[in-house]
Amino acid sequence: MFIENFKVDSPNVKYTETEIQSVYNYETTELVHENRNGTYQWIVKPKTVKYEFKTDTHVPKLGVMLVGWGGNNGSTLTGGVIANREGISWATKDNIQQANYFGSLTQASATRVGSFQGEEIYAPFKSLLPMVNPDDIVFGGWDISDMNLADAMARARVFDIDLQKQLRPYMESMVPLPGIYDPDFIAANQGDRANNVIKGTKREQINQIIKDIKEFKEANKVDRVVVLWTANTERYSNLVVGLNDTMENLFAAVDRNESEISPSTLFAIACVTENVPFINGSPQNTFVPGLIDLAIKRNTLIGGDDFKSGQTKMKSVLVDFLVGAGIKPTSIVSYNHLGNNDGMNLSAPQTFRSKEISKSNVVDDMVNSNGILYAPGEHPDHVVVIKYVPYVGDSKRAMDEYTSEIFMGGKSTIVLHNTCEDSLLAAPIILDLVLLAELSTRIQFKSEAENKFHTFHPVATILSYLTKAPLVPPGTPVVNALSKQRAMLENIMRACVGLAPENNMILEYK
Ligand SMILES: NC(=O)c1ccc[n+]([C@@H]2O[C@H](COP(=O)([O-])OP(=O)(O)OC[C@H]3O[C@@H](n4cnc5c(N)ncnc54)[C@H](O)[C@@H]3O)[C@@H](O)[C@H]2O)c1
Ligand SMILES: O=P([O-])([O-])O[C@@H]1[C@@H](O)[C@H](O)[C@@H](O)[C@H](O)[C@@H]1O
Repeated sequence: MFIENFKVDSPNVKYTETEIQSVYNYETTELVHENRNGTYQWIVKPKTVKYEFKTDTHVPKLGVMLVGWGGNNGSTLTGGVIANREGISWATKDNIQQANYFGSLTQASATRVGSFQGEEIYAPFKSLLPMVNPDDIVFGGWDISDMNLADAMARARVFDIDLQKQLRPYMESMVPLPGIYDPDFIAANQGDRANNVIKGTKREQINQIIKDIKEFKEANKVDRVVVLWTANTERYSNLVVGLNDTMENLFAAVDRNESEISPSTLFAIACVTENVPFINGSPQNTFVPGLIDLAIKRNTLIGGDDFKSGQTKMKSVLVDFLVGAGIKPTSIVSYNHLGNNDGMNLSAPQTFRSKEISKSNVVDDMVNSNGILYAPGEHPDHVVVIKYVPYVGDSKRAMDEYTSEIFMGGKSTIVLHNTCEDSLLAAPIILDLVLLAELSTRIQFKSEAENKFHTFHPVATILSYLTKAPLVPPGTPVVNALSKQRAMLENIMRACVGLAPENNMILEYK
């Protein structure tokens, strides 16, 4: 059964006018490697740590500023939210289609809240904690192309024509602010669209972005702004001691107008300086060590990298299933072709390399989790291929082949074919990223060993379900298995309302 909402009745949860306060007993383990009776043993010690959470229940009016607003993803998300907000329906060759938020974890997925008279009871994921209603978001942003959002939507060729016609009046007045264009960081084939750029030194460009954010916030009377990069994939920045290894060195490099500072890092500096959350939806290493240093010192949320939307999302499920079942993937080949501007930008070796890295590292945690299947350092063969085929546009064609070793020397080969508009997969992911980033800034917590409440670490691991290459605080584990990432997010939100983690035991019926 599905219910629309619920309230928790527990001595561990208190609903005030402004907060939800919860006390949560975190059940975990502590491992020690001890010499017992002359031999070393791993000893696992269960332990309980008491945490307190408090969530500010005042949902702000949210402004979302997209870098790359006029791109396929930016125009598709903007149009999709307008269509939902206005209740737009449109004729397709098959039916009259209603707007929806399918593909969004926060808007279209559910959470189990228990069972009632032998029936499992579920509620909307978004009912766990107060979140911004996406229909209320004010969109803005930047693009190196000055095309208005209605024409950008047409250029993207993602939405049905009847939908585009209905959206045009809402979007034609939306014009991106000039972006920061540096041809050294993206494919040369992007030069033709770069007619809307901020001139000046890198410091002047940062100052302009800060000014843009302030003016957007004032003009739209929004309480909070979240900035998200959905612009082109850049090449990796070289990590250089003395240039981008610390906050101080990064600032000094900006003032020297150093060429090795990418546009995405400049946007991130501007946002973190202004205490505005910044999320990187592309695979490049925007978050150089100096930027992470800045975000920690400013206690400003940063998250990324690279939306996990399709082929890689499937990979983080399939490999998790195989390895979890004791089956040994030995060869993974991921090929896809697409014909959108992202595909054209990725046709350059240096930008493709950024994507190849983020699409390849996604199995590391699962492989490293099973020492029965894999010897130390052993990995499956793993190849990523992306080709640009203009004719197919945004309709990405992904073909995967997974070969695994099974019982008694057997081989199993799984082949997948997946066709979809890439932007229809990514747009809901972008929505979830900005909504969850905003929500997480309203949560404070402390353990029994701490004296005062604090926010999550500025490097927002909580967003990892939505990214191919989760950015994590230095020295902490990277988890890519999709089920673990979703469970982590859901269980943290459950803890904020005093609910135990969903353990799927259903002992009541055993
Ligand atoms: N399924 C997906 O679509 C998906 C999944 C994961 C990651 N991504 C990443 O999302 C990003 C956007 O994808 P897309 O399909 O919308 O691409 P797109 O090329 O259609 O859009 C990118 C936009 O960014 C603009 N731009 C480029 N550099 C800029 C800059 N420095 N400042 C401001 N604007 C700039 C371009 O003019 C373009 O309009 C890409 O990096 C892509 O790799 C997409
Ligand atoms: O999310 P996913 O399907 O694994 O990966 C996608 C790639 O297959 C595609 O070629 C690229 O253009 C998109 O930006 C996205 O990164």
